[in-house]
Amino acid sequence: MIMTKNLSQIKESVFQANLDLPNSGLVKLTWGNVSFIDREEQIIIIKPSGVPYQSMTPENMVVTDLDGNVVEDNLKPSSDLSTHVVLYKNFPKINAVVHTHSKWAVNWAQSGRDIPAYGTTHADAFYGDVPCTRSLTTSEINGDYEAATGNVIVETFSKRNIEPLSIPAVLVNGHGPFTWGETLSKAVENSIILDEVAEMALHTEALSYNRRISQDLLDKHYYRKHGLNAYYGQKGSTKNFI
Ligand SMILES: O=C(CO)[C@@H](O)[C@@H](O)COP(=O)(O)O
Repeated sequence: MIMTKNLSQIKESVFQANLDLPNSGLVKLTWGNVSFIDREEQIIIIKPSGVPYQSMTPENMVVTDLDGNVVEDNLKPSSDLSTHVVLYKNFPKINAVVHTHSKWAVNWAQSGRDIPAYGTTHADAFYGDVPCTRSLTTSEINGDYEAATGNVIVETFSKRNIEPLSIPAVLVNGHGPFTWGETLSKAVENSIILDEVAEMALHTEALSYNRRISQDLLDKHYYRKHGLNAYYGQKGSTKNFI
């Protein structure tokens, strides 16, 4: 039995965060999932696989250990669980992960391109271009595919020396976006912003070339929102992260 006192509260929050995806227009059908990690209690709570948002309940949220083993007799966890697990293991400051197939971000992922930082809307949330990973190899696709998806994200951030909270979003080549955050609401918000800036960037390129924001303007806008005085969640205990 799981000991955490506020498990039902966490399940409710994960449920609500999942509902935010179709309600924000980011997810059609069942094309997405949100998870949360309770690092104190060493559990992950994630949307069940294939369950329609309309009929889903808070009790349906699936609880696993930190390796993704289901610890409550429940529905099957999201098929993307192993990707979430890899991200939690390698990005220790994040507490929530979101995956969608939101249309504008997928346009870039399918093109295999980073989303360039073209303006201050982008810079308010992402300190630089949103990276697109390399394609997975045949053996990665035919092996532990979901873990390989997580690994290629980690590889991308490591090779490019990106701190995961400075650009809390990625495009998986040929697939779609993942975002994350210190809190559930931040992770969902980052998915909403990502799709908006993906659409803006596409239209920017249709109108003109080479419009990347200056380093000065990137710094100004990013640090206005993420500097010492910016509110970025209260740290200390799990309840502050949900
Ligand atoms: O990536 C995909 C499909 O390409 C999945 O995220 C999507 O089908 C949702 O799967 P789950 O219902 O969470 O197992």
